[in-house]
Amino acid sequence: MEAVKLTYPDGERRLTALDEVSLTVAAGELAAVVGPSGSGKSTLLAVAATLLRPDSGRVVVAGADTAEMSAGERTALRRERIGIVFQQPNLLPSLTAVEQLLVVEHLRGGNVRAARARAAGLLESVGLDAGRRRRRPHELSGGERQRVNIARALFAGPSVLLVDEPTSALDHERGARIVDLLAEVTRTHGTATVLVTHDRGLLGRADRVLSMRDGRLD
Ligand SMILES: Nc1ncnc2c1ncn2[C@@H]1O[C@H](COP(=O)(O)OP(=O)(O)OP(=O)(O)O)[C@@H](O)[C@H]1O
Repeated sequence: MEAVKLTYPDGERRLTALDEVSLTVAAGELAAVVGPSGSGKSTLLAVAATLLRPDSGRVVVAGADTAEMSAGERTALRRERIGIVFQQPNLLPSLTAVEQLLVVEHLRGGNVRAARARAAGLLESVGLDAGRRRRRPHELSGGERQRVNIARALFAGPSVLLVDEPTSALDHERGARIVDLLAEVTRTHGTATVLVTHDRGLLGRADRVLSMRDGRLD
């Protein structure tokens, strides 16, 4: 993104959440963004995910300028090219780990039966063996749920992976392993990954660390 400005209504005035923010992340690069609460990190991810439109500036995803797209084109872009991992996994309670991924295929109008082996392989690669893949979310640990969440975000083969505080529900050791996994999938899947985190102890795994303060990034 380039010179992105985003404001929210704030009484009579407007609050500047992103102030001329520019950020380019290469394929296969893990960029971490740190900053205090309210500095604009979640807003940055929402703009990158095309969920919020900036007041000014450009957001380019996989070479395409999102400003010129219709709402339908942006939805398709999100489904095909952008993987999003939120803080809470938001898994569907009644579905097994494999089925969480197959829902993505169903929503894309793909062949769910043919996708089953790929879903299993992806879950294996993030550390869930055959037994764990048949479990429902409440039968999995917090770390395993976050692994399923990451596999689901990768399932459509996105160019961009956006990750918001993935370790906040985990202890330090499990959190560190999740960040290791994010670094690994960034390499193997070649995603341009942006990781927002409060935990400075995890930043050693990032290729680049950026600080956000009062809507500014440096
Ligand atoms: N929907 C909204 N309407 C109005 N103001 C908002 C809205 N969302 C966020 N803000 C404000 O924009 C600023 C940036 O918020 P943002 O949530 O992006 O920060 P953050 O760094 O992600 O914080 P946290 O770490 O607490 O999630 C804050 O001042 C916040 O109060």
